[in-house]
Amino acid sequence: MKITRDLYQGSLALLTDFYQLTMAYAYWKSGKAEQEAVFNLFFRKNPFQSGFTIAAGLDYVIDYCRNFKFDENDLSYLGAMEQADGTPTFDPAFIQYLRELTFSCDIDAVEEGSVIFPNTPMIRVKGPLLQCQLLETPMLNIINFQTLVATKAARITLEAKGDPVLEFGLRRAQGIDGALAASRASYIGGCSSTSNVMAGKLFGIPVSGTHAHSWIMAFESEMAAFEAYAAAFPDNCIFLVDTYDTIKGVKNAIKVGNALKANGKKLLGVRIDSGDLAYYSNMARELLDEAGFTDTKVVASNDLDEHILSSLKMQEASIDIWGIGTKLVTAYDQPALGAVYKMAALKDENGNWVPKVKVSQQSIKINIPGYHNVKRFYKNDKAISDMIYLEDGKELSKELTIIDPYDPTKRKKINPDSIESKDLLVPIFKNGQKVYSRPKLEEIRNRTLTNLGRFDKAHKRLINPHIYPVGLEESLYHLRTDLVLKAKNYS
Ligand SMILES: Nc1ncnc2c1ncn2[C@@H]1O[C@H](COP(=O)(O)OP(=O)(O)OP(=O)(O)O)[C@@H](O)[C@H]1O
Ligand SMILES: O=P(O)(O)OC[C@H]1O[C@H](OP(=O)(O)OP(=O)(O)O)[C@H](O)[C@@H]1O
Ligand SMILES: O=C(O)c1cccnc1
Repeated sequence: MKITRDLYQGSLALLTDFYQLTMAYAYWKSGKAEQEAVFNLFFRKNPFQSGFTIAAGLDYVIDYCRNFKFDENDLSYLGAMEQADGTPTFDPAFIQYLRELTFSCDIDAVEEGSVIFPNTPMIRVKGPLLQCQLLETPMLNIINFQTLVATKAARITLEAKGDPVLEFGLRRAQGIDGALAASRASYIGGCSSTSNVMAGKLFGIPVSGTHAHSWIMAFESEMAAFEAYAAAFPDNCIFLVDTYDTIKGVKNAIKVGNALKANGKKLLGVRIDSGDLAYYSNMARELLDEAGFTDTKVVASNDLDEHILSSLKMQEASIDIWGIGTKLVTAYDQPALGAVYKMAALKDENGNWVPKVKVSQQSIKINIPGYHNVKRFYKNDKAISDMIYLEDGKELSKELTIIDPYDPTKRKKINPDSIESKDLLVPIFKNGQKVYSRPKLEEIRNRTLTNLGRFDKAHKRLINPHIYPVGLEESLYHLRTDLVLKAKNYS
């Protein structure tokens, strides 16, 4: 698809924090550039006080890795960088090393549209330390935002209970790529369409829309505006009825609807964009039904989010279609997911993996060490628990104990042979070669819907969702505890 490439001509290798390059240089200088490492990308808390998160952005990461190359332009920029004393920041031999660098990592990742939870690896990167390091910033940039917006969209579409949700965010989104990525992630999260035509073209998302107040204001009267629109788009009439007076607007729409009917056409809908949406949607429904327009839909917009949508459903508002922009694409109530990328293991000179932990004053910030994967267990077709475990070639015990990483008294015993389970990380790159065949966006969107369907509704409610259990397999729990104690000089 090469979307990032199409948008930003040339290499994206410099789309990174400067410290990644200074570390890369210092790794190279100290002979550690090629030392094998494992890093994991994960987040620590579900966003929006949600009970779940929806993975998104992997497709962009694949593009990034496939195009991972410093081009001559990048290299001359880096080569010309100087330190305070006027000496070159980077040795020309290092610039040559970057010139010859080819991506050679193994990447395993959770597929887009998967339901995921805090602390579990979303992306696992294994490869030369220097390359693993350089991937940190761009991968976080991509995954943090798209995952956030896909989760917001999933929360909104769950509350819409099957009603179409039209994404209207372009004008309020964070810049050009923010808008495009948000449209893509919104579709993954369950939106039905986007108003962003370029997102439609690039990603194949259905494009839809109504018209603005300016259309009405451009005519002598609202009636004249509706009639002119009907003449231009007899098969796509959704009239915005609140420019002057919503009730009169609905009545005018009905009049033009009757003319459409007489020509064998249909009034598809009316849109209400202000005022009490419960009151006006119910009034509109009544008027439309009385006039025989029982199929005509009521579309609502105006600073909606999952909470207002849920409230409007509770108020029995007669809204069939929801237009949502600002609060969706800007992830309004939580503008960052906070996903991080941490080293989990490093190979020593004898070829043995050495697990690594980062110890912090805050226990939530202590990472999970070792080369690990995450397994999801299902009972009666519902997901019951996720287990992070060491993928060290050893067979898993028949009597697994899963331990909560922050409260070891919370445990679950599982016999993996007696219930359905699935590893969430799937191979994406092997030795730098892509081994994953990318699903179509439609397939990813369906995955979100089916994945969410396999979780109890207690995890999906807006208020105080039930916490889904995610724990460490016993031996990984002990490894982590021992490493933390050692790092704190207790053993
Ligand atoms: N019945 C309702 N219950 C809950 N929230 C509602 C209801 N109707 C509208 N809202 C929401 O209330 C917020 C503000 O609505 P308000 O009626 O003040 O907007 P408005 O008519 O556009 O007013 P203005 O733009 O002049 O401030 C919007 O986010 C809207 O979606
Ligand atoms: O409210 P959102 O969820 O962001 O949805 C998109 C908004 O964009 C349009 O408004 P417009 O830019 O015309 O401004 P106005 O309707 O607020 O005046 C539209 O009428 C929606 O209200
Ligand atoms: O098509 C619409 O109705 C639309 C598009 C963008 C923003 N607000 C509304």
